[in-house]
Amino acid sequence: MRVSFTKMHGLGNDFVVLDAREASLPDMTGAMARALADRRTGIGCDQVIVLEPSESADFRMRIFNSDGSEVGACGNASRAVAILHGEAARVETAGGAIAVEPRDGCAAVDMGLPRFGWEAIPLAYAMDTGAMPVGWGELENPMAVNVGNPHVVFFVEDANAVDLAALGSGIENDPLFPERINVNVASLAGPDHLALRVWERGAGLTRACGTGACATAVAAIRKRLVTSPVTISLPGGDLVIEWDGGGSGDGAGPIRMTGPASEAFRGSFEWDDFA
Ligand SMILES: N[C@@H](CCC[C@H](N)C(=O)O)C(=O)O
Repeated sequence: MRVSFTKMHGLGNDFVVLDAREASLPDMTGAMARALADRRTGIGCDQVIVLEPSESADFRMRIFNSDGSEVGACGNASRAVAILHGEAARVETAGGAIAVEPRDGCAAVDMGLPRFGWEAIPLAYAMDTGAMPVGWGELENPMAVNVGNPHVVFFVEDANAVDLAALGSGIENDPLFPERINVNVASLAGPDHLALRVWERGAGLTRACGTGACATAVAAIRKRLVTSPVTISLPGGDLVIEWDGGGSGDGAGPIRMTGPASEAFRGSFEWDDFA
């Protein structure tokens, strides 16, 4: 069976998008996603995205990391899919419903409410997710936020000076995180401006992570380092995150992310070559 795909990216975080909303496809498996994401095969990406019909929203977006794990949220892919869809839509994801709206090469996404409880991250045992008494090498006392997927955020003097390639995998796979974790390292770059690098669960270092930007902005607002809106500068470019932290810092509303995404090329492949 020959299957068409669209290669897209958001700030250099790249996706193979398969559209099964009208013509159905065989079910995507972790092994198939891993094969499609493998850059040695000539396609390759950080995440494989499958669009399917939904009973509760305009369509459903399934997200597979390059290691084949299926996960709940992907901020950059949400903007890419908004641009591919071409109009405002409600999208069902495993991490909850989101609302996407394309705007001239950019897209705005309502990512839903952040969660801060240790069970919601999830962590293996109870602790204050606003000041976690744990550390790995030079990285200590992170905050944890679930924005449809789990994140820890470390605030450091200089995010670019941290050897995230060496530390990322150990933190991602630490038993403290029963579903593994996305690892964010951020530093203050100016008033309401943060620099961010991300080690993604199931994908490693990427040029940008939209949910990482959301989690980091929310953590920084909770910590009263910045106020909304916050510009997050990633290696691949900038995102703007808005969130009303409310008086308690526990959040009065959904996270809104705005930033660019674009189509790179279209192609097709033989399903059985990757299955
Ligand atoms: N690149 C994404 C996040 C993809 C999923 C993440 N690696 C996870 O395992 O939760 C983004 O832009 O948010």
